[in-house]
Amino acid sequence: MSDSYSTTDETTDSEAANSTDTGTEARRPGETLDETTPSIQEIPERETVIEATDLTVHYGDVEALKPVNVRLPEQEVTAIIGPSGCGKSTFLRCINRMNDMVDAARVGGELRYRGTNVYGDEVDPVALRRRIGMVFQKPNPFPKSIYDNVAYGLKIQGYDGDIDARVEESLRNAALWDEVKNQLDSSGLDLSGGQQQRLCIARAIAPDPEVILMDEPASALDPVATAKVEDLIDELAEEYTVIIVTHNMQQAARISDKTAVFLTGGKLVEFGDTNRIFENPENQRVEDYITGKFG
Ligand SMILES: Nc1ncnc2c1ncn2[C@@H]1O[C@H](COP(=O)(O)OP(=O)(O)OP(=O)(O)O)[C@@H](O)[C@H]1O
Repeated sequence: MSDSYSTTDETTDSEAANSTDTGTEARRPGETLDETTPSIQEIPERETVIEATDLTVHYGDVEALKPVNVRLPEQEVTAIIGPSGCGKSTFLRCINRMNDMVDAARVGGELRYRGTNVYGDEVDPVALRRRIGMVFQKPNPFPKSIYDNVAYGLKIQGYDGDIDARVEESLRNAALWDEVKNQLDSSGLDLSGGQQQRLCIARAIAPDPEVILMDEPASALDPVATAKVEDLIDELAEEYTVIIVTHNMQQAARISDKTAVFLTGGKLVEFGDTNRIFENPENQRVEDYITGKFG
C-alpha cells in the first residue's frame, strides 16, 4: 500500500490467502471452465481488493444488508445491480466508510481492503477515502474553478509534488483535458452536466486512489454524456478497480466484468462474471429480475 491509512499491518493473512486464491466465483457451477478452450484457463485470477465477510448494515431497526460475503477483484469493473431499495448504495458506501456519516447506520461483520479491516479502530477514514474515491449520482463540483476542483484535495492532503502536472494528468485520465485546457480558471459549475461528472471523476482520481466507487454516475446524464462516461469507465479499469452501482442493466452488461445482484431485503443473491450472470444466471429470481419480470 502506497498510502498509509492504517497504523497496523493486518495484510498478512489476506495476502497469503490471495496468493493461493482461486476465487470462489471461478468455482461456481455455471462458470465451469470449458476444457476445450485452454487459453481461457491460462488467464490468471485477479487478486482480491475488497472482501466482505458476513457484512451487515442496519439503519436503526431496519436491516438494509443481510450478511454479504463477496470478494471483488482488482482492476476490473464490478457492477452492483438490483431493484430499488435492495441495498446497493448501502453496500457501496460501506467500502469507504461513507455510512459513517449516517447516524443510524450500524455496520456488522467485516469489510477488508487489501486485507485491512476498514472498520478497525486504527483506520483513518479520510486517508482511506484517498485510496478508495467516490463519484456520486449527481455531478457535484465545488463552486470553484476547474483547476481548483481537481487541486483542492491535493492541497488539503499536503501533496508535495507538481500540482499543475497532477491536475493535467487527472483531467486527461478523466477524458476532459482537451475540452477544458484553455479555461482552467472558469467555474466548474459552468460546465455541462456530462463535463461536470468527468470533472468529479478527475477530482476523485487526483489523490491517486486504487479503487473508485461510483453510485449511478450516469443516471443524471443525457445519452451522449452517458456514452462518454461509459467509455471513460472502460479506460479507468486499466488502472483502477471500479465498483459501480447502476439501475441500468444494459449499462452493467456493457461496462462490467463482474456483476453482483442484490435483491429485495438486502441479500446478495448472485455474483460472478457479467456474461454468465446475464446469459445463464443460477438463481431464478435473478433471471426474473434481469429479464424484467420485476424490478
Ligand atoms: N439513511 C437512512 N436511514 C434509514 N434507512 C435508510 C437510509 N438509507 C437507506 N435506508 C434504507 O435502507 C434500504 C437500502 O437502501 P439503499 O439506498 O442502499 O438501496 P438502493 O438499492 O441503493 O436503492 P436505490 O436503487 O433506490 O437507490 C432501504 O430500505 C432504504 O430505505
